[in-house]
Amino acid sequence: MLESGCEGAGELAEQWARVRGRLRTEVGEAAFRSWLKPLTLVGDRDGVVRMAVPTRFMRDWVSGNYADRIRALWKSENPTVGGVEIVVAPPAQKTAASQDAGPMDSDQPREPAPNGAAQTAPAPAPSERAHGTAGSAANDSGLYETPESGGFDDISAPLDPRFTFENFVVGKPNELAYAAARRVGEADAVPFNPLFLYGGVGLGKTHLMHAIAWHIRARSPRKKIIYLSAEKFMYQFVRALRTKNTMAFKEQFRSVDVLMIDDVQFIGGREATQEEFFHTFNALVDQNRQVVISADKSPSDLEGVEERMRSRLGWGLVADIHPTTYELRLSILQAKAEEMGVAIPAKVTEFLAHKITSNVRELEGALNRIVAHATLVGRSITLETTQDVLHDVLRANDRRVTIEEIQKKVAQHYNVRVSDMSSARRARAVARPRQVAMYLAKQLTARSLPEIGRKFGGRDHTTVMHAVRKVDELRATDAAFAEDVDLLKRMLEG
Ligand SMILES: Nc1ncnc2c1ncn2[C@@H]1O[C@H](COP(=O)(O)OP(=O)(O)OP(=O)(O)O)[C@@H](O)[C@H]1O
Repeated sequence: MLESGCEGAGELAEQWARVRGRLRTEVGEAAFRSWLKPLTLVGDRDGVVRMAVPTRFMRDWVSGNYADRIRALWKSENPTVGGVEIVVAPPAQKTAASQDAGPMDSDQPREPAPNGAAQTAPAPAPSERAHGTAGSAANDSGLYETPESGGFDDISAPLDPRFTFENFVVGKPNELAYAAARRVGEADAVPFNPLFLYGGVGLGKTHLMHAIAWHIRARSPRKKIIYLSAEKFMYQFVRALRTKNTMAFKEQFRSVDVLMIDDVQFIGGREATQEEFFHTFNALVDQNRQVVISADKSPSDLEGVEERMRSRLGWGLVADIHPTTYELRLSILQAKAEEMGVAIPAKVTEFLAHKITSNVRELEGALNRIVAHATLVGRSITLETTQDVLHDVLRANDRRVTIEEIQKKVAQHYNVRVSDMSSARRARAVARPRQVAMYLAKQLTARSLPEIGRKFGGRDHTTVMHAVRKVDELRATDAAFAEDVDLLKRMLEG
């Protein structure tokens, strides 16, 4: 219930909704969201309208910068209003008063702090403030930040519910990054700061960051976590500069328990943002708050990033995610197929794991496509339909291995000279490895038969065709030979 003197509560709330609307138009969306959106109506008494904000810092700012305007707007709505008072209400109380939508978004007036003692409540310290119950309530809905945080909800990106530790398939290429991420998610004290995850596109950096956040959220729902891309960080900063709200910006970032910045390579070359990022980073690390960073390169290789920043980024634990191996790709496919509840023949998963070597995102995309296709046309998944549906992706992935690499690997394996791949020698000891290399060139690259022939000492395309047939025949009749060739193939595919 609103503490209401001269006005009915409903009427006051309606007036407040109009005041808010006009404030929003006057100050602009950015400033409104940062400063005025968190304001909630408590009530009025003796001609003074009382509104609450969640922190003392915010109260000072709003009182110093907007009080006159707020008073004037109130007066124009209701001439009996003689003044306004901005008070601090701790987040829990404010939640009761406002939940996530401000009165403007609602037809109903909201409950004030239960004991009506909002104005006497001390302003909590930044980290305490971060721990309000409103935070947990908001985060239960899957959104990442809290309505009481004065713009946090605007800053942190939502988390993908699929990106958990349980859904992350661990293999040699990512085991260090996974172990480090788990440690950060599970540890009570900050284990290393920052955790710097790096690796190529689509290899699971974002997945691991979200998994850390989910895990911390589950263990300590009151912790304030911000996850966002470096680009969004820059955008927020530039916006804060433009609207002269850098204080709010700093306050928001420096009061978190865990800060996660994805794709930090994009921060390179932008000095003012880098500077701000550096200060934010230092402030958090100094306060022993966990920082997690991801990038496509190691700290020392980040281009356009100042030396002091690069060195600081490498102070904690630097964990890289390597390109996937065949085994990891196969496990990921099997796990995803199971998750989707579809039966996929082993032949198909093996084929995909062999062929789609670029990254996990593409692998997932390929799987989704074949499953969608099979569902649509109502037929089961076979190797043929897979090849058909994915011909474009498969071709793009084929270009990874060069014929030269194949020749080198095969020569090494059979202990012959690389030059024998192009020589005219016909002895079985060199002719067979040459045929295997031709076969693999056909399998692993997008080169045509004549092109392959040319690379093998200018041989005719029929010779290559013969080699491919011969190797196929031998594979079918000689298990040891087949195993040999498969091993080579796997090694070449990385
Ligand atoms: N080991 C893994 N197990 C399960 N899924 C994975 C694994 N690695 C990556 N993925 C999946 O692959 C997709 C791409 O991963 P993610 O977005 O985390 O990549 P990234 O490294 O952040 O890429 P970018 O550099 O483009 O941001 C996601 O759907 C993710 O769930």
